[in-house]
Amino acid sequence: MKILVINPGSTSTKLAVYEDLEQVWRESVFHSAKELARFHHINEQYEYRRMHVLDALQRAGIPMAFDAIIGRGGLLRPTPGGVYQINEQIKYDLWHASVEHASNLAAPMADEFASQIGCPSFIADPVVTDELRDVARFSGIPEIPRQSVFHALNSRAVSRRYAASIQKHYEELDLVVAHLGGGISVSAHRHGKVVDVNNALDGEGPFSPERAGTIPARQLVDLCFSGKYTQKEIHKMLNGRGGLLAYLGTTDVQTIVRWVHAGNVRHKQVLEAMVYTVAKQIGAMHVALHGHTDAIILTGGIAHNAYVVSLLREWIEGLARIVVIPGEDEMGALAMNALGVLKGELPLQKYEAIDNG
Ligand SMILES: Nc1ncnc2c1ncn2[C@@H]1O[C@H](COP(=O)(O)OP(=O)(O)O)[C@@H](O)[C@H]1O
Ligand SMILES: CCCC(=O)OP(=O)(O)O
Repeated sequence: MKILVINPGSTSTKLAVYEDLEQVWRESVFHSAKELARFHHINEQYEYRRMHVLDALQRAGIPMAFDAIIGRGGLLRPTPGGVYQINEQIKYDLWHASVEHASNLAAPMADEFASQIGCPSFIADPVVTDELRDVARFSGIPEIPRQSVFHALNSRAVSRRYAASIQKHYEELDLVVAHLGGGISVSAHRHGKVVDVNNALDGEGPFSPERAGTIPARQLVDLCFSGKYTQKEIHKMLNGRGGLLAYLGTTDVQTIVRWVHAGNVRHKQVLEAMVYTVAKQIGAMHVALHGHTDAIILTGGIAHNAYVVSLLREWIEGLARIVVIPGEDEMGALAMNALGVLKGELPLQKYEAIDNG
């Protein structure tokens, strides 16, 4: 079976072709901040990214002929994990999503290509995968229920990989997964369900290379009403221009670590502060598993960095076994999900909103 995988991220569009589970082609098209600056809304990037996908396939000499096309699921309404056939409701909800993220473009694009060639199109484990315990939904303000928005695909993929490495099923284990990328999410996996997680796009939990974490709420409200900033500017402070970028002017942890090793005190202070917020969130998720965690998995691009991992270990050593699975395997996880459905080994979920109010 031949499968095309489309994964638009904030700074890149990742593409891959699989023959069954073997990756036969992969390309990551980088989009610089300068290039993207001309777009005022994520939907305006649709045509631009679509052309990049077609161009990359053409340059590689890959014909548009697939058994299925699967994209990363974006900011739909809250929904359980699994594989979904893309339908009109999914496309409508992504196109009208109140939160902008490049992953919102994957399903409309996958479906457009699929309908041209007459194959099915899917998404799997969208970022809004919602399996929160009811007790985790309360924020303290009834109008503001907590929401599950995180790196569902990779967090689950590395969990399954770890489980397989110890000859267990994912559903048998209790795991804390810290995905450390441009955004950071720390999720609590209780026997295969993500029962709690910080909302990685919405100013909750650790701060990250480009996002603010939990903010002192009163000060944020005062800032909103100060007249100094527009609503869009405040949103950007939380997501896009927050975190390391706001403090140090870069999202690149590798560069920051080089500055630290060169003796820069400010870079060291801010990096340690970010790590501290991640460690606290890991502690919180350990409690969400009743203090019984089989393993803490560190994943995402930043987990490549031995120095950052060592800083984190200093806080969390002793809580549970620490397993480092750097990078991400979102493309492989998407291909595996599409293949599972094509072979009838995985069920197709029905897209319905969960009423979590
Ligand atoms: N090999 C590496 N070593 C250290 N840090 C890395 C490495 N690769 C990526 N990073 C850092 O990881 C962050 C991006 O993580 P990544 O998971 O690639 O991001 P995204 O969330 O955009 O997919 C950046 O701060 C980058 O500097
Ligand atoms: C939490 C939604 C997914 C997300 O943040 O992805 P990136 O870190 O890749 O932007």
